[in-house]
Amino acid sequence: MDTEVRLSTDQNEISFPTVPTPDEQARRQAVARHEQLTKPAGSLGRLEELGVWVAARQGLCPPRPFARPRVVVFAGDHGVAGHGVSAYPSEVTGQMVANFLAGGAAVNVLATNTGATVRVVDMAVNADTPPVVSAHKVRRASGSIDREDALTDAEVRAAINAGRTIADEEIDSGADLLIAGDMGIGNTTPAAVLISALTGTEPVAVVGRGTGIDDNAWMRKTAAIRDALRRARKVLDDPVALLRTSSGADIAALTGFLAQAAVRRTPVLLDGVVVGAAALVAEEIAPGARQWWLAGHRSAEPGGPLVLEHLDLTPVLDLQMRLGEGSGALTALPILTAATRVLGEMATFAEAGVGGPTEAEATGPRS
Ligand SMILES: O=C(O)c1ccc[n+]([C@@H]2O[C@H](COP(=O)([O-])O)[C@@H](O)[C@H]2O)c1
Ligand SMILES: Cc1cc2nc[nH]c2cc1C
Repeated sequence: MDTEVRLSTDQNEISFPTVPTPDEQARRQAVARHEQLTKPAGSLGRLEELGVWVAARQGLCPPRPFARPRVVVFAGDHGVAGHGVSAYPSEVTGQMVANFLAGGAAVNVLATNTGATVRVVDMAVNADTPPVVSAHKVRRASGSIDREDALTDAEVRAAINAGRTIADEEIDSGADLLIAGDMGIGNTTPAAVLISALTGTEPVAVVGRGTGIDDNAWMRKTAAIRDALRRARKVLDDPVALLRTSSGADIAALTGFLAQAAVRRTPVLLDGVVVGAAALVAEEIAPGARQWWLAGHRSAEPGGPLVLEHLDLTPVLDLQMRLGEGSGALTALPILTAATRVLGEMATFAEAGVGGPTEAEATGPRS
């Protein structure tokens, strides 16, 4: 039975069906299987937990290595970037989209490294992009959130629904692990606003250096976040309105993508602070969606840890990365694959003829 969570009172409601829970039986079987594998109980540490996590999401024990991990990079420009909050000009967003398509960016290299493939989606790049990426574009650059809404009502709905459609397309094409990435000069400003608003954290504790801003830009960014927060706080109890006023088409699409992946029982590796901000809103729109997400890493941007704490997620890696594009998630993917293969392919004590634990060890540490 699907109980829909309805949002907004407007006519064209955005609503997601109830998020299913991961498979408890597969989780238990995976925990039990780990006890049978030829290693001291618990000796593979977090790797064991990760294997169990995959088994419960696949509903399968032993779990199978991901056959079609798919990265989707949501790109968009932000009006606020015109107010000195980034170390780079907005033109770089469109230029990086071309770089993604040419295969020269970090996301391309890291995806090749792990057997993942990359899709790029232009939601609001302030430049013309090829049809292969622009089919879902809702506008050129989202509004400057310190002084105006990021999007109109129709645009925010179109963006959320685009993210949702893209998740459906990828899952229907066989993706068994989704990786969310972002590209957009200025996008750590709306990310900070969403994180500040939804975690109740003061702007100064959320604002970070983004692409590497200096102290003057940091002060401008903090002021912009503070101004935007005044507008955001008025719609705090309406996630769609929050996205409309305080995000951008790229972040709104990410939100729909993350929520729909959970609805479709498809695991997601989260990336850094921008994907994390969208995840906060997605959890509001589709409660329980976070059960389908694994945090690939802890972003060096201060908002990163705030997101993880709020969603109760433990990152796989902490490499002080702050690139975006899905790079942190992709760096974590080989570890998730290793965890999956260990659980699936190691011999049991019985199969290998290796003696199991003594009675005392079997019952001691955990009882
Ligand atoms: O994902 C992260 O944790 C992250 C942290 C800092 C910067 N970024 C990337 O840098 C861009 C935004 O930085 P900024 O300074 O222009 O707001 C955007 O393209 C993001 O993907 C990403
Ligand atoms: C070059 C460049 C690449 C990026 N990738 C994600 N954000 C980025 C920001 C810049 C500036």
